[in-house]
Amino acid sequence: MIVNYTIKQIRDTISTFRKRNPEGTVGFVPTMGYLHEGHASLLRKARQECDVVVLSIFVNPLQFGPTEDLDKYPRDRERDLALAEQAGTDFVFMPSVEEMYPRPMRTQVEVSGITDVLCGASRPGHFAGVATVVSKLFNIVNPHRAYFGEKDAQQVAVIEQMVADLNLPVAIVPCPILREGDGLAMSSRNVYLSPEERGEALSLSKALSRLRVWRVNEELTFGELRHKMKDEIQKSPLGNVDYIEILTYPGLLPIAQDFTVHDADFDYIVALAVKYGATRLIDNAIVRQPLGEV
Ligand SMILES: Nc1ncnc2c1ncn2[C@@H]1O[C@H](COP(=O)(O)OP(=O)(O)OP(=O)(O)O)[C@@H](O)[C@H]1O
Ligand SMILES: CC(C)(CO)[C@@H](O)C(=O)[O-]
Ligand code: BAL
Repeated sequence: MIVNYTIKQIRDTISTFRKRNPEGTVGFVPTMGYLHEGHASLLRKARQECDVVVLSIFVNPLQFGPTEDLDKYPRDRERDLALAEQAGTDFVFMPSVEEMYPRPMRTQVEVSGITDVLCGASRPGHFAGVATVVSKLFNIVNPHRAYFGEKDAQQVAVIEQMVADLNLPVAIVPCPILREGDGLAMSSRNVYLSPEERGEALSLSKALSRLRVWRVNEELTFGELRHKMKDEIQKSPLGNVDYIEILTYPGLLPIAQDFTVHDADFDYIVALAVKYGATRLIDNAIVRQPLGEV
């Protein structure tokens, strides 16, 4: 595995690969590090589908709000490299902030509309920071395929929109959410949780798993479904709900509250963000038609 710290180095590494393998496909997994099995699942999928796998590890200041956890975001580069190698990574790009942003940025990529809701509403500027850094990373790595987790389902929708709008020559590959044995969605931020918070945080995945049962009720409306979600999550007293929303996916448009869930012939997302102390967790289920698989 080759580890590069500068844009020039990683460009040279990838261009050498391309010269030797003109038909070879480049798979790319962008991350902020502190890798877990969720990240490994993206790397393994890329390994199966591509000839070379590039991982980036960069905690991007542009996507953090002024009161968010940029400084204390967990970092463990040695462990990251070991996990990356095990998952079949070929090249790692690990730039410094100065390398990515040597001067004040006067350009940003903004996707409108779908960034006004969910995490975009709670974290103003977040998705402009994500779209901007992902554009830079795509320009540096020039991948054929890029892998993103559906735990950040709004991020997937934003990147897909950006790629389509700007005709970027990369295929976006959404990957399913990996969970701990008890259901908690894997996330680098789970390390912030106290044992009590960790226990209560299960309410997110529990509420989502009850969806299958609730949806069988032919009378249930989207408004009622949202209330059921809320009741389930509020059973955990330590949790502070940021949002519980049900929207079309990937368009992220509102659905009439009195519309019957059983009659939905469109894909939709049940998206949750709940704070436990200072730790904000997200989770979701995407219901795809016609089978309505969660
Ligand atoms: N549990 C998971 N299952 C599948 N993909 C995941 C999971 N967690 C993160 N990813 C994906 O890994 C990529 C990098 O995410 P990131 O480095 O922010 O990790 P994270 O665990 O989501 O961290 P955070 O705690 O910041 O949310 C993203 O595409 C993200 O959706
Ligand atoms: C895509 C990403 C690496 C951009 O910084 C980040 O938002 C993440 O880890 O999901
Ligand atoms: N996984 C999304 C990155 C963030 O929370 O900033």
